[in-house]
Amino acid sequence: MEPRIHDILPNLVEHLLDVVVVVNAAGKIAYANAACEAVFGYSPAELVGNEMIGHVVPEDRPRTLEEARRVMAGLHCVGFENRYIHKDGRYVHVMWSARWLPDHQLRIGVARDVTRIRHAEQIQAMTYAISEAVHDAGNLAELLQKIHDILARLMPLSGLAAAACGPVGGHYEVVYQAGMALDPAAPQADEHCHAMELTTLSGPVGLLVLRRVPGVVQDEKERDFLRFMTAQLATAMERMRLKAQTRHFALHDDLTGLPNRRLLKELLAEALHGCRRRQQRLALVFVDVDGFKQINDSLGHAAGDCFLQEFARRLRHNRRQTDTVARLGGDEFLLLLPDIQTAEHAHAVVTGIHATLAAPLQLEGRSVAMRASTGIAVFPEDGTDADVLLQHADKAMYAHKTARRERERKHDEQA
Ligand SMILES: Nc1nc2c(ncn2[C@@H]2O[C@H](COP(=O)(O)OP(=O)(O)OP(=O)(O)O)[C@@H](O)[C@H]2O)c(=O)[nH]1
Repeated sequence: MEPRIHDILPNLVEHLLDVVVVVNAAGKIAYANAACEAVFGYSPAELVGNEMIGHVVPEDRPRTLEEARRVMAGLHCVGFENRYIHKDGRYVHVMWSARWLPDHQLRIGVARDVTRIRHAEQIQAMTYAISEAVHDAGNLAELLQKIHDILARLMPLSGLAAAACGPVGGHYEVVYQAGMALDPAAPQADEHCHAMELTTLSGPVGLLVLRRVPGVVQDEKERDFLRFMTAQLATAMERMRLKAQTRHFALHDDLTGLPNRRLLKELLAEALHGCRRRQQRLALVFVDVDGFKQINDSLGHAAGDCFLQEFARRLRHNRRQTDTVARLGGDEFLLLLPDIQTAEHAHAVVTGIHATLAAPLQLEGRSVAMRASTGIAVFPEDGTDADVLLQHADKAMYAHKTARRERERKHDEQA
């Protein structure tokens, strides 16, 4: 006798690859087919009696409850997607077809595991997002912040930290940390921390450590994605480092390491802008070495270089963090003193400079005096734009130098 189709239906349900669950009006699982174990990791016996919502990823719960209400109101749900926490901790994406059976007061749902598809789509989207972030980011901290946001969308993260190789190889400087502290010298002891070395063809450029929410495991696709992401990040870091290095060389003086004329002009323009807005004063002090040519001529160019380096060091001595000491070229230097209260303050700084220079320098076995002529310009009294202020300070310095020469000439005549 031919079996009646109704008799074999239970067998059919148990052989489906798709999940079939029946949930009662209170939201408790009344029935689960065998496929549940393959998809969620829990056997039907483990599921029956549980609240269905308890297995849903917490962020997806509100909209899942909303959808359940709609189904119970009589709407046939097709294509609703949400995520469940698998018994092994990973997230499972499923797509539902669900219906309310009013006569039985039961909700019947059939779900398909779409994790692989969604994961592949997500990873592809993340890959594009990473490439874009690497292309657009202005600086390393900004790039790492973007990477953090992108990664957090892919995997539950509880922290991310990154370090870059310092300018002198061998040590790391922490550039970014959120949710976790990073000690690049110590191995990451925490089992949930995943430390990845960032390397380019020229060697290691940094270290990235991410901390996952405990219990969530990683699959091969994610590992591939992380490998791609770290390679991109390493290249971006190397590119940013080279760019910063090039900018540094272009804006600093080789001999003394001080900002050069170009950087000074940038900083002065910025400082003037701030002073105008806040109605504050600012001073420029032009400093020119006295008799430097004589030092060069008598002791040689190399000794002259040493003199300039020591001169620069003394100018920097005791300066505030906000002050700038720049070398304009040759034996000419300039101090930018933002936020001075009065012109007298600038005069006090100049007195301090002369005192710092007073001690002679031992050079090539000789005691060499360090002397300089100085000229001050104060914003806004002596000028309101950069060029006028620079000219004013230069002229004041020249007047100082001429007066000194005149005094020395008179002194020589009297002797
Ligand atoms: N060693 C060395 N000398 C330099 C450097 N740049 C410029 N000079 C020399 O610095 C000297 C500056 O000459 P002057 O401007 O006449 O300086 P000075 O002898 O101090 O003259 P006054 O300012 O009138 O006292 C020149 O001999 C330049 O060749 C440098 O980087 N290293």
